[in-house]
Parts: sequence; C-alpha cells; structure tokens
Amino acid sequence: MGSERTIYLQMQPIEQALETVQQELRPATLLGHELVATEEAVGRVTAEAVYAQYSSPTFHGAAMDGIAVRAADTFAAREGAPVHLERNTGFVEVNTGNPLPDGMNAVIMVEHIDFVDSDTVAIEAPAFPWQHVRRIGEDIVATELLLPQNHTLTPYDTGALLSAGIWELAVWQQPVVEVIPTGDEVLDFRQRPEPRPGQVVESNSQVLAGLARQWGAEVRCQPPVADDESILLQAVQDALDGPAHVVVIGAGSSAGSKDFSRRVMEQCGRILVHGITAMPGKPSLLGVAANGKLLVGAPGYPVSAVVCYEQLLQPLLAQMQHKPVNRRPVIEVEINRKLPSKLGVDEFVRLAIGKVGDKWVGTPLARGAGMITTLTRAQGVARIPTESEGVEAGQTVRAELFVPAEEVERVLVAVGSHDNTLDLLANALQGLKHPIGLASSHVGSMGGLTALQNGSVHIAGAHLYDPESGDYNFPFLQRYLADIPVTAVNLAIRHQGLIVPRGNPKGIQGIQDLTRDDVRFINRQRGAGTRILLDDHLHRAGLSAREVNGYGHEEFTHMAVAVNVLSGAADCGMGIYAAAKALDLDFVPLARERYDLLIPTAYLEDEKIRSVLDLLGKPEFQQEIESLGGYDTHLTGQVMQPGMGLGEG
Ligand SMILES: Nc1nc2c(c(=O)[nH]1)N[C@H]1C(S)=C(S)[C@@H](COP(=O)(O)OP(=O)(O)OC[C@H]3O[C@@H](n4cnc5c(N)ncnc54)[C@H](O)[C@@H]3O)O[C@H]1N2
Ligand code: MOO
Repeated sequence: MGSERTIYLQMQPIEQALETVQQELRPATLLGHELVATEEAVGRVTAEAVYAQYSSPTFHGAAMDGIAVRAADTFAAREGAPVHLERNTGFVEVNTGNPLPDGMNAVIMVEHIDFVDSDTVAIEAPAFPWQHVRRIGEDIVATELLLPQNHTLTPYDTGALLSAGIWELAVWQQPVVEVIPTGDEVLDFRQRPEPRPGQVVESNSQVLAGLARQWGAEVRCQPPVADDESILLQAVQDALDGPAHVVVIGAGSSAGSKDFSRRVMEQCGRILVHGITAMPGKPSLLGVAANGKLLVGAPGYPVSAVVCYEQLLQPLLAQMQHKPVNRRPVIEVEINRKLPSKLGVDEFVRLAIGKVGDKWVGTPLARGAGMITTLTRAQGVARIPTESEGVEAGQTVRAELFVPAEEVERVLVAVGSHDNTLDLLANALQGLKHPIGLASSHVGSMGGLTALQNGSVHIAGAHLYDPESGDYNFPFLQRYLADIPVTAVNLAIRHQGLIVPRGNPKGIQGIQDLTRDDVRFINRQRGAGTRILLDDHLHRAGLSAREVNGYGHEEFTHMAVAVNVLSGAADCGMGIYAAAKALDLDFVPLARERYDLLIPTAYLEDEKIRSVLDLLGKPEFQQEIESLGGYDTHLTGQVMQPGMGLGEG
C-alpha cells in the first residue's frame, strides 16, 4: 500500500505556480460573453466597450430654482441700478430640472431677484450666459465611450449606463466553481451531524463558497464524497462534464493512503502544480482537465485550504474574469512576540492587530493549519518570506488587513493569562453603542508583563501570586516593570483547583495526591500564574516537582488542561472552576486568586479602556461573571493597591 502513496513533487513558490497555470489556462475558450440587464450587472466585468446611446441631459435645463432669462438683457444691471424684466417676454419662472424656454440662456436664483409686482422683477447683478444651466450632454454625450472593456461594474456605473440609455450589456460569463469535499470522516453539515471521534463537520466548501462569491464566481457545493478513488473520479468527471469551469477537490491532497486527489486529477487531465513553498497550504494541487477546465486540489486543513483558495484560486478566477485581484490594505505592524519561521517556505501568520499608542501592534496567533479560529480572531495576516528565519519581538512586518484600518483602531489588544471572563468582556464590548473589539492572546501572566514592557498592549491579564508577601501582581510589577506606570484593575477573584474527571474516579482530594503513582498530572506552561500557584502549593506541602507524574507536560490554557482531563490523557490538572464546569468535569478547590487587568496608566483615559472600566463597574456585568461559577466579584472594576491581597482585610 505504501508504494501507492503519492509523495509530492517539486514544491514551487506561489508566484511561479501561478505563472505556470496562467500560461496554460485559456480563459477566452472557457468563458464567453453574455448579455445581462444593466440593473443586474454590478460586480460583472464588461466584455467590450460600452458607448452612450443617449446624451445626458438631453436638453438645456435649469440647474436652480428661479427665473430663466436672456443673459444679454441683464448685462446693464448694477447694485442700485436694477434692470427690470417682464414675465414671459423678459423672464420665465423655472424650477430645478425644467427645460429652458426657447431663447433663454441663463437662470437667476430666486434668492437674487425682487418682484416689483407680480409680473415684473428687478435684477441688481448681470447674469452670464449659461449661468445655472445644465447644458445638453454636460454629463454624457451620445456615442462617447462610457466604459472600456474589462471594467468591473460598480453601482455608479449602473447610474451612468441607465442615464445613457444602456439597458443591457455584454459581460464576461461568470466562472462556475464546483466544490467536491472528500473524506470518509467528513460529515455533511446539512445533516446537522454530531461528530464522533475521528469525524469532522465539513466546512471548507462553505468557506470557499463565501470567498469565491466575493470574487465574482458562482459556486456549487456537493456533499462530501467517500474516500474511494473510483467514486471520486466519477464525481470529478461529472462536474467536468457539467457547467463548472473550475472543479475543486477538497482534501486528500497530500501523501496519505487515502489521498486520491492527485491520481484522480491525473486521470482527468494534467497536473501542473503539486506543492507550493507555503505554510499552511503546502500540498495544494493545480491542473488542467482535458477539456481545458481548471482543476484544484485544496488541502484538507481549513487554513491550508484558505491559503490555497486565496493565493492560487483567487488570482486564477480573476484572470478568467479579466479583472485584477482585489488586494487588501497593507500596514506595517510591530510584532510583539518572537516569531520563528521556517526557511524555504512563505509562512502565513495570522495576527491579532490593534493600535497601541501610535503604533500598530500584531500578536501572532497559533500556527496550526487546522485552526479556523486563527482566521476568525485575526485582524490580518503577514506573509513571512521564504528567506526569513523569523521575526524578533519589536520588529515590523507588513500585514494585510481583513478589516478597514478604522475598525482595527477600535480593537483593544490584550496579552497575558487566559480567563473565561475575558470572553464575557469581549462580547459585552461588542454590544456597546461604539463597539470595541477585544483581541486577546493567551501567553500566561508573565508573557503579559513582557508585552507591557515592550509597550505593545493595552491590557495584560495577570494573576501572579507572590508567596512571600501574599500579594498579587504588584511584587512582579515592581520587579519587572518598575519604570512603567501600570494600574491594576481587578477583573475578578477566581477559584483555582484540581480539575478531575466527572465523579472523581481516583478520589483526588488535594495537592498530596499529585505524587501518587496512579495519578497523571497535566501542567501549565512556565510563566503561567497557575503554574506559580501550583509550585507554591507543592512547596507548602513539602513536595517537590519531581514527585509529580506529568509535571513536565504543559498546556497553555485552562481549557486545554480541562480537555486533557476530559479525554483521559491526564487524571487531573490545575485550573479554574469555570474550565471544569464548561466541560462538565469535577473540581477540587485549592485556592482563590486575584485576576487583574494590568493597564499602562498612560492609557487609562483611552476611550476603549474607559469603556472596559465602565463595564466592569456595572452590577449586571458582575452578575454575568458570577453566573459562570467559581468567581467572586467584590473587587471587580476596582483599582488595586499593593498589599490588598484578596481584599478581605
Ligand atoms: N506524511 C505527511 N503527511 C502530511 C503532510 C506531509 O507533507 N507528509 N502534509 C501535511 C499538510 S502540510 C497538510 S496541509 C495536510 C493536508 O492533507 P490533505 O489535503 O490530504 O487532507 P486530509 O488529510 O484529508 O485532511 C486534513 C484535515 O482536514 C480535515 N478536513 C478535510 N476536509 C475537510 C472539510 N471539507 N472541512 C473541514 N475539515 C476538513 C480532515 O478531517 C483532516 O483533519 O496533510 C498533512 N499530512
Ligand atoms: O502546509 Mo499544511 O498546508 O499546513 O498545514
């Protein structure tokens, strides 16, 4: 079986891959012209020049309300020496848009005339010829070029076309993209399925559908096809025989024993590209079918698929439609965390972006190609080029923005420890009259302090316990951030403890159970406040880290710890009650701790920060926190002072 696997071929740079396909593709033979009604043509591309049928206006018309006159009759008018004109012979009353009466060539605004009697006006200033007159063809002259070929039609164009008497026009046919998802484990979302282990809900086809529609294509999606070469071949051939110009096979693009995309494409035409020097997106496939249609094999991982769609398919669809690729705005952002990158591939790194002080700051999100939320949570993406081994914290990169810059200016950048109340906060901030986005990335409390040090965050969430003083956060601020004024505002006090499976089958009661041979622990990463808390508890119980089975196994969030317990990968881990509750696990309380938002004092007056503080002070919001379970809110929203501890005297 191994010998049947397709090991992929020469990886090519994205631009080279595109070039190869663009050379081979014959858009003009694939897609012809069609006539569409003008009122339905927005977004379509003109297939030939459009010339005006009518002039606009078609007559000389009054541009203002007032009177139409012969300019020459008014030349003698002066202030204090008015010219008098008589109704019908000397002037005609007109409204904006009325045709000018024969012989008249100027309009005087109603505000500038005095009626001496009902039929006589006095004018104290001369009118010049064609004053306040819209002349024939001022806007459009019949026969003139209205739009050239290969022009993407805008709503403005609809106005011009209709004004010029163009009721329908020739546009390029819209490319039709047919998507065939594959995989035995891939469930048709239309069935509202509940995935069991090993299964995933099919979603990539719908991501492509949304994107490709924005790019001007029509999209048809099939339900997932089983991992069976002959069934897939049949499905692709049927699609190639139908109206589709492009057939996309979803997943099965790499080297697995059930990855048939390549073999199927070879049976339908020629492979032009298999493998691009990009990450995610590496195993992308491109080819041309025997009948000239475009074949695409998109990788299965959602982000890999998006890279394949956006970097390869989008430009090819643009080429087929004779239009340029719509590029996103690009800005320079400062990376607030070291970003290693692999040599030899272009890496597409999703970034949470916000404006901190006067600089744009980007926090790299997780790299996993399977994580679609790295796209939903990102404000932009940076392409770290092939020749780069990465970017140091504080260096800048160019990032494409997913949303307009003004929207990104309304994003609060939070870096630090994770807490579920941040999700509540994010949601509440979006509900404000002037919504605020919260881009939070979870790197542990100490990571938040580092970000504060770099001046690259608005907020750092921290719950750093100092065993010596029994205080939170301030001892660490004094140690690491003495020269940056920071204000600590309490978010909540939360219950930390041991997350154990439902029913606590191993009867774990406290810290001493962690040294039992039959108990496998899952730890948090170095620098996490929870890790420091655990170390303190071990220390106080006279236990050493070496005695804890699994101390070296680290996760980065409370939820990740809880997932380990749920899946049975560990018997317990330290975390917050809310994480245990979210997954319906049991919880052995060990301690309560203070979770603060550390805010550079310089930003306290920032409107976004003020909104956060406002919200935290609201009883309804505190109630929401309490209802998560495992939180006290008696300090929520208050400015903390050194030595306050848990604020209980
Ligand atoms: N031995 C190697 N294995 C892999 C390599 C490699 O170089 N050597 N490359 C990896 C890379 S990089 C990628 S990307 C993936 C791409 O794999 P496939 O295109 O063959 O996709 P699958 O393995 O079938 O699926 C991957 C993943 O995506 C899920 N999936 C599939 N279709 C959908 C869909 N329509 N909607 C949502 N999710 C989908 C699927 O369940 C899998 O979890 O290969 C690596 N392997
Ligand atoms: O290059 Mo594959 O496309 O991550 O994950």
